[in-house]
Amino acid sequence: MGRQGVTIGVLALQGAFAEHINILTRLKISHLAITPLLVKTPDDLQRCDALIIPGGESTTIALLAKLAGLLEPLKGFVKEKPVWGTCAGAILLSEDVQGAKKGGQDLLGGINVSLERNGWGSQVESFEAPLAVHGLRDPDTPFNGVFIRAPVILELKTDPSRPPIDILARISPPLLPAVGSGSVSGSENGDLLDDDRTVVALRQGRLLITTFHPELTRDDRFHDFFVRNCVYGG
Ligand SMILES: NC(=O)CC[C@H](N)C(=O)O
Repeated sequence: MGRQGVTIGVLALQGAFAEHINILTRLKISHLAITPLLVKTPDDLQRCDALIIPGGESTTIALLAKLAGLLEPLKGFVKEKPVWGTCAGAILLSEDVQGAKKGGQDLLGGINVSLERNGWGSQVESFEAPLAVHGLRDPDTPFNGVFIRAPVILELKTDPSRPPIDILARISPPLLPAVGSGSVSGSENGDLLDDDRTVVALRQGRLLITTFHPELTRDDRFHDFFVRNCVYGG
């Protein structure tokens, strides 16, 4: 990575990788040349300064990564370089997943959260919500969050050996689903402003997760945020 140029890979095994490439291709950050790269092999990954893991199906992405010999290189990459996971990508970057399929699922880890897959419900319960996002360009304009079988962040965990977690966006409490059995239902959510389950975007050092899909909008502000803050450190 030079001061003038950066190669940003998009893991291209399954899911919405083309949409991320499209936004990266038209992203303009003054004096910075951004080279987007589709990542399908360990050699591709080696050429990257940073990586985006798209939405899709986390179990399928992990399985294909294993078959491509990418699982271990990806785990190493996450420990050293900037990585952003959207939706399924966020699941892969988390340390713990509830509702994983029997026998568990392979994760890359890196972000100290526990989350629940499909915590907002099924495909037909997909929704969009305007989000106030801390740190984006043009902060008074809400970001349209597109949630498709999205995970719910259940708990942020503190780990003194890791960078602190910076919460970038929360969803309005009335939208919170009832997560798991016996948990709080939508109508009781009025007091949950500080509930970890309202968090839908966060940064931990060089790592970023969004439980929704910025790549499915025409808004490039999250890609801009990732490059400026996680890749170039602010
Ligand atoms: N839109 C998405 O990326 C959905 C994620 C999917 N529910 C998973 O578990 O991987």
